[in-house]
Amino acid sequence: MKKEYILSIDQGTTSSRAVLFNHKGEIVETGQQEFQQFFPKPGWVEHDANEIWTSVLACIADVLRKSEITPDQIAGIGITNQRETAVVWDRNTGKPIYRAIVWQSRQTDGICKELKEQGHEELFRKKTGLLIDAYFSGTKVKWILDNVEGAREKADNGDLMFGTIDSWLVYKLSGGKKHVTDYSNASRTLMYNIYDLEWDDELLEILTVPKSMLPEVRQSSEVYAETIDYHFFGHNVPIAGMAGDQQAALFGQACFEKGMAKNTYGTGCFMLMNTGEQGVQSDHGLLTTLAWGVDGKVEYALEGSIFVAGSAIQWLRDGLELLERAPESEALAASVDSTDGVYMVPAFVGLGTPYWDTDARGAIFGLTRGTTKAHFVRATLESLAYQTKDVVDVMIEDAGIELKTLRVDGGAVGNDLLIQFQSDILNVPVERPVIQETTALGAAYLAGLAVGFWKDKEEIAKQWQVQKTFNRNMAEEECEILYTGWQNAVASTRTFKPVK
Ligand SMILES: Nc1ncnc2c1ncn2[C@@H]1O[C@H](COP(=O)(O)OP(=O)(O)O)[C@@H](O)[C@H]1O
Ligand SMILES: O=P(O)(O)OC[C@H](O)CO
Repeated sequence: MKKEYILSIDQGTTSSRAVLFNHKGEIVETGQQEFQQFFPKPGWVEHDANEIWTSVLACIADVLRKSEITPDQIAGIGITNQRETAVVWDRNTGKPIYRAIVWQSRQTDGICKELKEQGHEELFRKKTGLLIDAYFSGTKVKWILDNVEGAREKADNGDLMFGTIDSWLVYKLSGGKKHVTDYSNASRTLMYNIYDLEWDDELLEILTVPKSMLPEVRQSSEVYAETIDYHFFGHNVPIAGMAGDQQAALFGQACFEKGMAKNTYGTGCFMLMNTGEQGVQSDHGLLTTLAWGVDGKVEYALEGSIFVAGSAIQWLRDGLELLERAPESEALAASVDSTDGVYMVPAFVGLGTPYWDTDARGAIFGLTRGTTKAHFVRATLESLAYQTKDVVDVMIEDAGIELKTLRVDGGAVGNDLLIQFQSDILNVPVERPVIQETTALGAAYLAGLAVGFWKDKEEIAKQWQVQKTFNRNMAEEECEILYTGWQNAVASTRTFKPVK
């Protein structure tokens, strides 16, 4: 049977997706399934790794059924995933010993404070390009080993395995045969030296994580394993691409040149700029991260991480019940000309780049008797754009590169009001591509390159097409006034200290 398709698995924070692409990089079919979010304590976020796995299988089955293709028409599978989320499972049974601790979860704040007090911050930064923060996997693994009964002993005996979601899925898809990850995911663990390209013994010792738990680190584009046939209706399909979702989106947006950047508006917002073969160190809380390893060469990116973006809209929907569906936010926000001075700072799990303030919590400012639901919703949408401006300003300074355009993607990017406001506030043309599933597309490209489905990056770059460009449509002075208000709101948010 002719191998006409690449299947991409995009395992996100709120849902899993499977997306089938053809040779033109067009979407042929998609399947999607949400799964349960656990919030066991304030600030904690967990997932059931088994439910993640079954949701992925359900999405694949859905895509195969709807597209009416057979698995032997799939040339390769690419996997992309919510990053940092940590799964620890038993080597003998293959079963997780605790729920997956999600990247957003703050349950290791205490461990991070201790590590900082012990003066380790600079060491971690120099070796991993990251900060000591509960966001990254390392302290999550330590927490599981310290808090799950019997875990430490099992780990010391070599009976436990750790993986980010990519590792977990390859392990499951390969029938427990492979324990691997790629450079981009390894670079988010706080345990991987991004310059020496190896797990770092010194950091592992500080985190008390045994090396035997860790996966083998491979390139982002190569054949790692084949699926076992009973998951794929009698076929073994090569798993040939793997990258963390934000790096995959950078690849899917064809940001292959130094200085090219994308911003993804999903649960959080993640802006990445390609810095080529050099890792750029930031003075303003940007992360230095591995973009990918392809053809034996690794490339780096600078990243600004915003923890709460689309999830603030979800909160309007589920927490406050102001909306029935997230896209309704656009019409509601457009029903007023402005927020009338209302600012919403969605610091629900602290603030990421550039503040890295773990204690900050969400706040709303400027309420008057005239404030309506529409102002509230608009202020929440605008907070995504303001947070992005906070990141862009420091990125331009640290990278020393002028941002010519910003390519955007992610679930919230269909919201024209948001993207127009983004361009207004940044004064940079914002480009929305035809294929907005760039995360899935990036993983498909990585897999397709490994199996010869696509020839090279040049062929891929030619497939990228803009659907709409947004240019500034607001007076400069007004933008400055609005942004100053935002900065004041963030400063006030950070001075509020709850009684513990
Ligand atoms: N039209 C919209 N306007 C604003 N936010 C939206 C819109 N559509 C979806 N969202 C938000 O986008 C997020 C989903 O994006 P997605 O990229 O699927 O997230 P993830 O990959 O993190 O699971 C949700 O948090 C949702 O609230
Ligand atoms: O699930 P997403 O798309 O919000 O991405 C989560 C990020 O990978 C966290 O670093």
